[in-house]
Amino acid sequence: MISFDDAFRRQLHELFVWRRDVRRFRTDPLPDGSIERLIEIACLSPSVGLSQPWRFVIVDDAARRRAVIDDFKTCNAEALRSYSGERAAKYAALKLSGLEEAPGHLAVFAEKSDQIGSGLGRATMPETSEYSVVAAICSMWLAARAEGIGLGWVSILNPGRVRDILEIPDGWKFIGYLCIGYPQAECDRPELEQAKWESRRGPGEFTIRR
Ligand SMILES: Cc1cc2c(cc1C)N(C[C@H](O)[C@H](O)[C@H](O)COP(=O)(O)O)c1[nH]c(=O)[nH]c(=O)c1N2
Repeated sequence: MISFDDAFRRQLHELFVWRRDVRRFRTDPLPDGSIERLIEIACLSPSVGLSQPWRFVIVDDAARRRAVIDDFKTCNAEALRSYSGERAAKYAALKLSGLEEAPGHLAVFAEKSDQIGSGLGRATMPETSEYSVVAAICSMWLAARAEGIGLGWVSILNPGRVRDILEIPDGWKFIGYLCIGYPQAECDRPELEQAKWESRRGPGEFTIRR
């Protein structure tokens, strides 16, 4: 039986504290097989009915990467137009993706038509497929940080456009686009908090008892 000691638990807590959404990457490449190893860990995640609905697309092709970057720029400009005044100025100053610099691009999808798991747990909540994929991304996020690798989640994208760019099969729903690489800096506070966009709140604010 495997067990974990206090030193491990302390380190694990530090991992949670120091995991960051990274948008500022160094441009040096990751060692061969890094992304594949993160995918291997993601595949250990829980999934509804053991359906393993995660689907990963490693995006190496320069033209496809450029097209994703262009889509981000379009969507981000549109998002900026939804703010005004001081908020708009603040939004414009945020860096909301590391797509240009990150050596690794990984698109993640949920297979919605999968027969694996025979529908267990999904009858009343079909969205649990997507939840399973998000759980896998979170595992990957932490595992990457444990290796000193940064991961940044980009959702300021048009899902249909991403599917077209990557020629994605029918039935795969776009979940997120991940930038992967070595971070320029480490921090124990979210970048959006540092930028005074939003502040982190304590667990008491999210919890009620019945
Ligand atoms: C589903 C989803 C989607 C996005 C994000 C996260 C998640 C969970 N985040 C990252 C988000 O801003 C970040 O997690 C919070 O600000 C908290 O910071 P840390 O992750 O703790 O560093 C994110 N960040 C960003 O710069 N551009 C983006 O498009 C997105 N999209």
